[in-house]
Amino acid sequence: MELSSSPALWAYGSVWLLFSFLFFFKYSNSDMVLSPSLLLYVVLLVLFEWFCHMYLPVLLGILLLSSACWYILGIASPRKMLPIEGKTVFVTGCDTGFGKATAQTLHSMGFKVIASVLNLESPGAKELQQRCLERLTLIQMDLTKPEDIQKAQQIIRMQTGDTGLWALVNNAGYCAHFGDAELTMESTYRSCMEVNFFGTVKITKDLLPLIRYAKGRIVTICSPAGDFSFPYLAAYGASKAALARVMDIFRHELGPWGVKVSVIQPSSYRTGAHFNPSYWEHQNQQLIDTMPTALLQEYGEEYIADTLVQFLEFGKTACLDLSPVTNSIVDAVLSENPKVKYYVGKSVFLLYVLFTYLPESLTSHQIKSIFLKHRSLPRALKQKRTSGQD
Ligand SMILES: NC(=O)C1=CN([C@@H]2O[C@H](COP(=O)(O)OP(=O)(O)OC[C@H]3O[C@@H](n4cnc5c(N)ncnc54)[C@H](O)[C@@H]3O)[C@@H](O)[C@H]2O)C=CC1
Ligand SMILES: C[C@]12CC(=O)[C@H]3[C@@H](CCC4=CC(=O)CC[C@@]43C)[C@@H]1CC[C@@H]2C(=O)CO
Repeated sequence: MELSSSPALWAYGSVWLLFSFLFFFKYSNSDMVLSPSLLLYVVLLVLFEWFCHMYLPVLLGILLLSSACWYILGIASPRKMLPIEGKTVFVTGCDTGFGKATAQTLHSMGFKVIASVLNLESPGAKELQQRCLERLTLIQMDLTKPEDIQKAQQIIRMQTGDTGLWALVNNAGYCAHFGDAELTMESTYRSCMEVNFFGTVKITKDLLPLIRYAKGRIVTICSPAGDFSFPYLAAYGASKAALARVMDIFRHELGPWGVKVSVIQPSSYRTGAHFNPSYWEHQNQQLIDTMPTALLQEYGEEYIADTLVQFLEFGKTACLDLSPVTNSIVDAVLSENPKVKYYVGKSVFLLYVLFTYLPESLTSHQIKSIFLKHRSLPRALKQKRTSGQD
């Protein structure tokens, strides 16, 4: 059979060529372990290719074979992990959410874990203390207080003087307000930057000598709100954008020291922050009590209340299972070749593809509809509409 006389042969051959290249690229990058299960997958892939080639239309066969190749390379191939013993990890913000789950997971894997909490008496801190006895140290640290950061650095230095700090997981963070940028108080912009940006950069810089000594890891939880203009999250998104930028620069600059830097970009998860109606209602009331009267007149309390109601509705769709995020953090801490960016959660990678390649006119509508399906209007706009001025 002439090769040129069979497009199917060229098509299947191209898929095999690409698969082989990617397979050996991952293996040569120590991004894959040649396990018996992986070799079994490859044998099954050969049989599957034969079936597709013999019994399926070319396009369908190529699509199915490419999907099988993607599955083997992207999901089935185990990543090469480093040994755990002797490694210490410092995780910030472990009272609740990703931080608490990550501290528990790393402890159960055998790491020595130093976990910071805002409040040593919080239920999460007490639970961690009870469940992780032998290799966990809890410290109280508020990222807005330099004295707390200094105290944390001293404790960590005492505990890791001979080995250095293997990994810093910058998890602590918060969103002070959900609402229009114009209605967001200046103090909110500052508090978000203080915690999510300045505090996180400071703890990172202060621990870098220990991390460079260990040729270790920096893992920082940012947010897609820092990469895309999510409405109603201006202060939070700006702080995460700044943080992600500095982490990317750290990654370039710390490479020669052997330090690897990863950023985790999770979608929406049901954590302490996300689904806490009383917290958000208090934030909203504080906003209404302090905003200029003229502004409150133009937007109206009903508009502000409606924003929160719909946000809390959105929060009910957040993912309950935090393991995709904790698994990504563990991979960034322990994989021989950690990823630069981990996009974690349903459709978050699709979000990045869409917002990177689609025109702004399409994506701006899409991003608005993520949060609020039936957006009400500020009072002044409603009045204009009803009186026909708009
Ligand atoms: N839950 C979600 O949907 C997403 C969360 N993230 C990020 O994940 C990280 C963890 O947040 P979650 O677990 O979701 O929320 P969470 O509210 O459950 O946990 C945040 C942690 O940060 C701590 N924290 C807050 N202010 C602090 C301060 N001034 N100093 C020290 N610690 C402080 C809190 O005590 C808490 O332990 C945050 O950086 C957040 O921005 C990013 C994307 C999505
Ligand atoms: C702000 C916060 C964390 C986030 O980043 C998410 C946000 C809910 C909407 C989102 C959907 C996504 O797909 C990306 C993440 C995010 C912007 C969350 C509401 C509360 C969370 C918080 O306060 C974190 O401290």
